[in-house]
Amino acid sequence: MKKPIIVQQQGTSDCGVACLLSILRYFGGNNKIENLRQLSGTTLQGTSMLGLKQASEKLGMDAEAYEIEDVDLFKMKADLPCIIHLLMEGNMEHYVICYKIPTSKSDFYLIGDPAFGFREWTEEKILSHWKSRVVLFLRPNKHFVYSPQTRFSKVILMRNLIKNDIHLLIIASVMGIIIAALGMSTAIFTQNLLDHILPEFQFKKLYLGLFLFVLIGLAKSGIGYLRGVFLIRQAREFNIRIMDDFYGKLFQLPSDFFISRKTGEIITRINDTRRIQELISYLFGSLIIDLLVVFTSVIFIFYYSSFIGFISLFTVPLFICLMSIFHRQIIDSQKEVMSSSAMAESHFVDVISGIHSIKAVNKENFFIARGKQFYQNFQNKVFNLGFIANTFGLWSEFASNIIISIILGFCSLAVLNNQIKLGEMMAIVAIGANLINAVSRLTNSNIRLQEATIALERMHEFSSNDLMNTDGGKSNELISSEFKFESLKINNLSFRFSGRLELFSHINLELKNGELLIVLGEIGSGKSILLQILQKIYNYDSGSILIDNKELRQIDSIFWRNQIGIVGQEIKIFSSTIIENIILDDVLSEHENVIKFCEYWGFDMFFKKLPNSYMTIVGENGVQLSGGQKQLVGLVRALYRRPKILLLDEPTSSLDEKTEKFVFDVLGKLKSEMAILMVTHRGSVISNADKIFEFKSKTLVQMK
Ligand SMILES: Nc1ncnc2c1ncn2[C@@H]1O[C@H](COP(=O)(O)OP(=O)(O)OP(=O)(O)O)[C@@H](O)[C@H]1O
Repeated sequence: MKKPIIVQQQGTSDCGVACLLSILRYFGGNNKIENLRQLSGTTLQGTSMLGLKQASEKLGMDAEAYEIEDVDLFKMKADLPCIIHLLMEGNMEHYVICYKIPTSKSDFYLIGDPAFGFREWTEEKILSHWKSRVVLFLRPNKHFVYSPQTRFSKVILMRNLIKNDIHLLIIASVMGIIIAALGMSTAIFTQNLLDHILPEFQFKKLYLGLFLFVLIGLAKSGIGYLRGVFLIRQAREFNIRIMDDFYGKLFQLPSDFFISRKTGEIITRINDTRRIQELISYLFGSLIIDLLVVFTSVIFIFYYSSFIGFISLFTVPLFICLMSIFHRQIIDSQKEVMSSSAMAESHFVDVISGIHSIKAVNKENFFIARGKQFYQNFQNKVFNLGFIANTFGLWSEFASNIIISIILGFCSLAVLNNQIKLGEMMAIVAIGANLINAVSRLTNSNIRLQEATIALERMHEFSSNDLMNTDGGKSNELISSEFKFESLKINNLSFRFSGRLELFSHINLELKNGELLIVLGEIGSGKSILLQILQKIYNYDSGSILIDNKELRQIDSIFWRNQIGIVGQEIKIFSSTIIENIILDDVLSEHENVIKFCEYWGFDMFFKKLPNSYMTIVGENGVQLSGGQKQLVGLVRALYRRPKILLLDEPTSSLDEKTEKFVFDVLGKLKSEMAILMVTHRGSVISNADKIFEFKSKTLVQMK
């Protein structure tokens, strides 16, 4: 058997794709979590087995999904590794990889769990969770792409992240080393004081020693202060730089990244930058100092007594042993805290943004209770972690006390036997205590490293350029100034969300410049998705969309989005003025143009009524605007850009009849310079259309 691999999941909905990536790597391939999410149609709720199967097939693997009836037969015939679908506590769906099947009664299943790493499970344990008995067998076929893993890519990423700060970090580290070396001075001075200066009444040496001691103390404090300044400066510069980079990249991610992620998870990623910075400060700060303290302490203790030196060396394996006992529990518990905190955060964001709907039906109590559940769950996990950490702390304390007592005991015997002096004993005990503390901190650093590795892993995904702008578009054959839109043709277009059944198939339509085309259809028939495909939010499976005979896939996304105007079902209003909400910018020189535009087309009468006219600040999500006013802002936002193609999704659903008529009058006048594609339920508006299509049985039928 090759070496089993398990990739850690990055969020609660990633377990399926993390399993898939692990298997890809196991067979010698590679990919990225974000790509796999797209290929498998992973949503906020996770991935379906069908989605995993379809993604595996696209990646050059033969994928067979079964529902196992006879577990003994599965044990005999299973083609490993395979992905199995579990139901965990609280009916949470989860995917794991089965790498090994037990060969005897006392043997275990080897399970690769993307949430917790490798586990050995008994048959009873696995069957208690494997309720669906669904399994996915995967084997690479001739289309499988073998690609070596770039093992050092994270190191390279880390190097790139810190390369601008390296001088600050080196200075801080050197200062740390000096501080650690000077730290030994207290023990050495005490030893000399007790063994030589005081018994021999050497007043001169006493004054000189005290003077040097004060001087060293001052130097230590001064260097410590400067080192602190260097480290906080590095932290500020690093955080600003990494945040700039990260925030910029976040905006370049494809839209479906945001559709398939919980807000809490995205915010957690923003917080990851802080974790990485803390790791860097730790690596160049405490870690180097602790290593040096261990090294110099051992040398000093050996200098005084090699026997006690050997005893103190025993600290290292003892703490490693202790840590290895608690390590897994602490890491697991930490992950549970992180995931429950993300869940609670997502819940609060969700509930607060929907507070009006909750109040409207007096359901506050239900949501308060649910919020409490999430928060209690989070706090329970924090408690568990605290409990484990506390128990670990207790054992560490015991271990430290035992070692220091042993050192003290042997030192006392050595003093009684005249092998060492009293001052030397004091020095050994003081240095020994420092050594124990440093070893304890070093063994703990593993946990910190683990946490930062996950953060680095996530950032690594972000920093890969091939994710960026995967909304599509390669060459930009259409040049903006020359682009005179003539027609949009949809030929035999089919679409399905990965892991779902086909939403529509073989649809055809043609929209020409100067036309208003209306698409009707039942709820959920795919009208909005069709508009989103035209915006290049989703890629289509088969068929073609031709813009003046050029395939939409081949048209650069940024160029394309400059040509289209969109009014979605929900209009996002930002907490700013009406004008800024129209231009989505703060260019002052544009203000006059917007006002002129609104006056010319008659929108002026709606915005003039607001308390501060166009400069009215509309509050978060436009709370100070009515639904109809928000729709008008959305419409002006789209029209002001003078698009060549206007895509409207129920644009008049919140408007009264009079305003709706006004809007259609404006569209009627603007139509000569653009093409309009509108999806709607409202039969009242179809008289304005040049062409009408309707979704029927997953296809489009032309009605006019
Ligand atoms: N990101 C997604 N992942 C999976 N399925 C989705 C996703 N977004 C939408 N769907 C599904 O696609 C189908 C079509 O959705 P769409 O929004 O296009 O419907 P619609 O025709 O515009 O309906 P309505 O008239 O209610 O607006 C729905 O069944 C919906 O559940």
